Amino acid sequence: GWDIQTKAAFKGQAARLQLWDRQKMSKVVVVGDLNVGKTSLIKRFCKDVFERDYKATIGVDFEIERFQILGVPFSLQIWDTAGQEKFKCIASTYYRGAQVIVTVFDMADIQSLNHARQWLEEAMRENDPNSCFIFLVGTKTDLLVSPSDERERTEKDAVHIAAEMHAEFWTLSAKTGKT
Ligand SMILES: Nc1nc2c(ncn2[C@@H]2O[C@H](COP(=O)(O)OP(=O)(O)OP(=O)(O)O)[C@@H](O)[C@H]2O)c(=O)[nH]1
Repeated sequence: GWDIQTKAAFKGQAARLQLWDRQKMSKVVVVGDLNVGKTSLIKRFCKDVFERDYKATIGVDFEIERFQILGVPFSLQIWDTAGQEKFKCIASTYYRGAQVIVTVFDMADIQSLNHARQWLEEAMRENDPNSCFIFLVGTKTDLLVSPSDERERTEKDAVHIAAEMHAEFWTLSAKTGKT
C-alpha cells in the first residue's frame, strides 16, 4: 500500500543521503612526538585559539570541522593522537580509514623531525598508501630566529624528508596563527 511505498522511498532517500554524506566526511589523523603542538595546531585550525599551557592528550581526541566549497557542505573528522609512548597502542587503533595523515614536528626540535618518518610508517600500516594525502608540518616557527643557519638547515632536512614521505611540507605557528 501507500504506507509501505512511502517508507521504502524514505529509506532509499535516507540511504542516498547517508552515502552522499559519507563521501564528504573525510578522516584526518594527526600524529607526531609528544609536545610538538598537534593539539594546538588543531585548535588553531578549528577554533582559531591558542593555549599556552600544555595538557597531554590522553589516547585520542577529535574535532569536527565543517565548511562549504561552492555551497557544498564538507566535513573533516580530525583525530588528535597522543604523542606519549604509553598511549601509542590506543592511538594507533584510530589510524585506519584516514584520507589525510598530518605528521607534525617541532621546528625547534630536530629529534621530532627525525621521528616523523616512523610516525608516518605506523599510520600507513593501517591505510592504503594510494588513497592518503600526507602532510609534514613543522610547528612553533615563532620560537625560531629567522632567518638563521639553523632554521635553514632544519627546513632543508624537512623538505628532503617530506619528499621521501611523498608529503606536502608546511611550516607554521599555532601561537601566532601564521604559516
Ligand atoms: N611558542 C609556541 N608554542 C606552541 C606552539 N604550538 C604549541 N605550543 C606549545 O607547546 C606545548 C605542547 O603543545 P600541544 O599542542 O599540547 O602538543 P601535542 O603534540 O598535542 O602533545 P601530546 O598531546 O602530548 O602529544 C604547549 O605548551 C603549547 O602551548 C607554537 O606554535 N608556538
